[in-house]
Amino acid sequence: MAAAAAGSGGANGSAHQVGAPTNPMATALLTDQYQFSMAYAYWKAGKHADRAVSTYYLLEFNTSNCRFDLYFRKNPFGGEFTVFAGLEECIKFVANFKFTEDDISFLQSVMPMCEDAFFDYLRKTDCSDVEVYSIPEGSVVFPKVPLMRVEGPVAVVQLLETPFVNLINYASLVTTNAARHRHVAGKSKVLLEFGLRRAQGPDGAISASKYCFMGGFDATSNVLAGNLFGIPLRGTHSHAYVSSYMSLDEIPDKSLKSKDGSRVCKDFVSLVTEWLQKIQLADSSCGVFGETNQSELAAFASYALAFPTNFLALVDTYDVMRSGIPNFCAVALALHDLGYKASGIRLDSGDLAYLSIEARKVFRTIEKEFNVPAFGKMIITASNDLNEETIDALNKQGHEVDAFGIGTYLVTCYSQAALGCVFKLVEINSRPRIKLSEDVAKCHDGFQVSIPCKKRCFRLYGKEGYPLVDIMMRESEPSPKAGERILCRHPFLESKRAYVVPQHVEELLLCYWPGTSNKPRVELPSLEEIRGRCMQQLEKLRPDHIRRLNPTPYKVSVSAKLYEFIHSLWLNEAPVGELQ
Ligand SMILES: Nc1ncnc2c1ncn2[C@@H]1O[C@H](COP(=O)(O)OP(=O)(O)OP(=O)(O)O)[C@@H](O)[C@H]1O
Ligand SMILES: O=P(O)(O)OC[C@H]1O[C@H](OP(=O)(O)OP(=O)(O)O)[C@H](O)[C@@H]1O
Ligand SMILES: O=C(O)c1cccnc1
Ligand SMILES: [Mg+2]
Repeated sequence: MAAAAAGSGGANGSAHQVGAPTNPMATALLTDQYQFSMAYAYWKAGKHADRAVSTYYLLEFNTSNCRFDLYFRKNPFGGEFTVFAGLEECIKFVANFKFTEDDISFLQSVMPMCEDAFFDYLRKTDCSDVEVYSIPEGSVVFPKVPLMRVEGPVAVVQLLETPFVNLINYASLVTTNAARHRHVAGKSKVLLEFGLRRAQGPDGAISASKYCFMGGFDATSNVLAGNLFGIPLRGTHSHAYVSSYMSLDEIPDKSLKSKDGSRVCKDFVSLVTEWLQKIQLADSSCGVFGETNQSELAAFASYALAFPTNFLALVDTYDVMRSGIPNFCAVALALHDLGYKASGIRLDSGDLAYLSIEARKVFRTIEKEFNVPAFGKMIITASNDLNEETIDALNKQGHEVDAFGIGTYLVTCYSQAALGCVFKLVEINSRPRIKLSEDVAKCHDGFQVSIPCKKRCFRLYGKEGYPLVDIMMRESEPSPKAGERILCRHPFLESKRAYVVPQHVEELLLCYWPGTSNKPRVELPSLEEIRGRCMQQLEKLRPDHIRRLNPTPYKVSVSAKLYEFIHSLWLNEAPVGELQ
């Protein structure tokens, strides 16, 4: 498989080996058929970029060198920010882009009308003369600003459209979803991604685990993701485990060594039942705790024997307050007698605000009543169809949850199915290209219009350290400078413009794959570093851009020169209507 071989990036890239894409299905055939149709048509017309032939072709090569921008038009989830993700996988894809003989045979079978020489051309094709410029992965990004610019022979870059958009779309969508969950949960809460069983297939699940970590989750339950990316693994147990027990007699070995190893408790189960009685008779319980479910108690005691240093119990299988909580406390107190400290509970149904508050009250009461330091700080994990809205509702009601385990809504991006990234030709043979909508009248706010030509993009920061505006400029223009006033114009609405004196200027598009150019290449950072960037960028963003209700749109602008240029090209390309 092509993905198995580490690739190199032409002259400058060869010094830097890049590994294979995470998913071995990310190969040169993972594209839409029309990309091959276009590649053939370019090739037939001599526009495909074969450098090694006659002067005619060299001349033609210039005409076939193109630039595409990858961008999106609207922030997802009704928000005003997006987190960019998927770059590393794109670079790995480019590094390993090559057709195998099997690929060629298949293409020949489905494109029998194509000349053999085209397939010889494909055999020699790789991405060594492609250049990829990108915003760093984990950056906060906004509509219309290119996330990536891909340059190179038009036939090859065209083949990259579908896989690039595929690798960026879901990655950015789910990273943004994770970042939104982090924002609503707050910094102090632990966020666990539990989505593997509900995700769209293995790739959806692995991608979700990787990108939710990037977007601010602390850990995943997905073991393969832990192995592939080094993401911390966390987990509890299920209702099946609890209901698999029927009585305390089922525990064969009841002995447990104390934490310091100095003594052995021969019958841990009896110690647990003694504690349960003490809890039931305690003054503070006022007779609240009656009979608990003994099979649940057996499951908890057995789990504690297996994990005495890390005891955690799912307490909602039978009845949280009447059974799960007293049973958990009895096991936790027995462990405490032996020098261990229980971890906490998981709630997976019912009113999570109410139950977490009630559970916390019991833990605090036990701390006082039995003089067990920190028992009140037991970790309460909540799960069950959680999403941004439910976490927000819990916050408003008040709750005592320390950790949220989130699956379905997070990984399926339930409230928005796709980000809608696009890959548009902005220049060919140094000639800028623009794409208008079918109905040009609908273009008034520029929603459907692509911003033509090779651009440089900058983020301008204000006095308070917040980013104020992103600006796109023509390549020939001087870069904006800190302390120098610059006019920022809305790309399409004439009246919207502002002068900005930036305190700091950040160039957005950096070279990640230099092709045959001599440009220095930015190394791919680690997942931890990307996660750190994402957290830091979100912290730097003005809070009103991130808030859930009616967030303020971030300004995306163009220079005065680019504004004039877009509009002259627009007038050039848009047909003049005729009134009859
Ligand atoms: N205090 C709360 N405020 C708002 N939403 C809550 C609160 N507590 C729980 N929820 C949410 O309400 C929903 C409860 O759903 P539902 O009633 O179907 O579940 P359940 O009966 O408690 O559990 P099960 O999954 O076993 O059916 C879940 O989406 C949960 O996240
Ligand atoms: O609710 P999610 O956000 O998708 O989080 C993952 C869910 O998966 C598990 O149980 P599962 O739903 O498989 O079964 P259960 O709810 O019936 O226990 C877990 O108990 C959570 O409820
Ligand atoms: O470890 C857990 O508690 C877990 C893992 C996956 C799904 N639901 C829960
Ligand atoms: Mg469930």
